[in-house]
Amino acid sequence: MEYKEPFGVKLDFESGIIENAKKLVRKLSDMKGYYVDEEAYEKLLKEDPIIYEVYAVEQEEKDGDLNFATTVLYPGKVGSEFFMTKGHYHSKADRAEVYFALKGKGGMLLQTPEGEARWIPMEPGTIVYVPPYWAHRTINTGDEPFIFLALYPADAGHDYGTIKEKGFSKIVVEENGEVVVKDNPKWTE
Ligand SMILES: O=P(O)(O)OC[C@H]1O[C@](O)(CO)[C@@H](O)[C@@H]1O
Ligand SMILES: [Fe+2]
Repeated sequence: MEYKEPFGVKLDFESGIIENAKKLVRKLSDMKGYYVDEEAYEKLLKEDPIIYEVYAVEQEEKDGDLNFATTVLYPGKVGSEFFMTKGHYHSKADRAEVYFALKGKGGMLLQTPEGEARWIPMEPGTIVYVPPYWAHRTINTGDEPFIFLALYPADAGHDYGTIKEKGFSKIVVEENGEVVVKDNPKWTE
């Protein structure tokens, strides 16, 4: 039997950076069609801000192994809609995931394939269990970077297609200084 080598890596709680991790950057231009207010999207595209960065430590896509990644999700809004991750189902849809909030303020929007949605607020110390089959997207509702760690099966994979096409049934916006979760006007079953 060939055993993999165990290892420890350092996560910097301030920056969210995991040493030697693979870095992925998502800018606004990578998220066309994701935000409801297209006019606000086009306007902000001139600056093309970084929406989030991911620091991932991933293994081969094998049953039984685990990946982990931090995400640094920046504060901001497109129109009234808070900056968010793309969101995805898992390619192997029955794979679960755990998120652990480290810094800042935000939450997770989850959704079943039938469009049943849940909003779970997150602050440092919040652990979120993402059950099998639920799509998940994180959202920064604060004014500093929202940083969290995710742990997920190495063979889970990312299915971005469905969310890219249809979005979530709910959106998270600021209304009169309040965080409001409301129906997505563009949602169709
Ligand atoms: O993959 P998305 O939807 O862009 O969101 C980024 C975060 O989600 C993960 O894909 C895990 O679910 C991580 O790689 C990262 O923490
Ligand atoms: Fe995931």
